[in-house]
Amino acid sequence: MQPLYSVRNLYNFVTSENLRSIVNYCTKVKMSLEQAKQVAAYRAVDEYVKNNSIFGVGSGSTVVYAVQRLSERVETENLQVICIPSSFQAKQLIIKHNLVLGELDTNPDIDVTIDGADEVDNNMTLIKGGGGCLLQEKIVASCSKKLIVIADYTKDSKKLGDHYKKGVPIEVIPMAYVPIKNKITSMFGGEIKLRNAVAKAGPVVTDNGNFILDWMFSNQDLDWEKVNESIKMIPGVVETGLFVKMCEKAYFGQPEGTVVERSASIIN
Ligand SMILES: O=C(CO)[C@H](O)[C@H](O)COP(=O)(O)O
Repeated sequence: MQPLYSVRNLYNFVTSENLRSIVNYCTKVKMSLEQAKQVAAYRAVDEYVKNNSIFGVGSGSTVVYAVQRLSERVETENLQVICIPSSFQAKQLIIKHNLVLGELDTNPDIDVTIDGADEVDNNMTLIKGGGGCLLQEKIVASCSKKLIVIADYTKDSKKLGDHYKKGVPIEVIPMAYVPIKNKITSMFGGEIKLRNAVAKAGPVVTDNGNFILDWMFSNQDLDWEKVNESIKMIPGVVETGLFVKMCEKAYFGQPEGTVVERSASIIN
């Protein structure tokens, strides 16, 4: 008997007609995600970036739209803004758009940072670090009067783990990754994977020369502030991707082009 999902059956199913609809569907979803990222980013930059200010530039694909919008505004409104990068990627974006590149040595007090997130829960706790830049992102955010998140609708969750299934990224010193892994799972359960590189054999090495562990937690009702503190106490842990009580506002772009806002003041 032929198995139901044999290659031949699959081949018969994927006619050129329904292949076209599958491709069209995927393109539409991708476009609506990109549009959602863009509207959120544009709204945040328009509302928060002011003339003569210091601006923290987050990392990831949504931030690309924020930098794009800032460069349009710098050109049309002649804004004077110094940009502080939160990663190698952010630095390259600032340079590419001919914006003024600053650093924390000379500008340690940032007016506002706009950054992406992998997930935002009801209490405005964030998971960040899907792109591996969590350490510098947290440093830049911690030097900012305001941290504003820009994201598409898929990042908006009631509880951490509702949508984002890759877990909490944790940046660690390479020699300590195994003991850290064991300590976290024995304290809080779940499963931990060393993040592997895609176009290189072996692990991802961060902008700071460290490794990343992705912790797939099994309990969604943990006290994230305490979890963050406990994990940070483990020798060899450099930083976690849990951003607790740091974010003032989140903008979630919607598939039809509108933006949903959530503020920390409403929740806390
Ligand atoms: O924390 C990050 C990188 O370390 C990013 O901000 C986060 O992964 C969201 O990225 P994107 O905007 O591409 O969805």
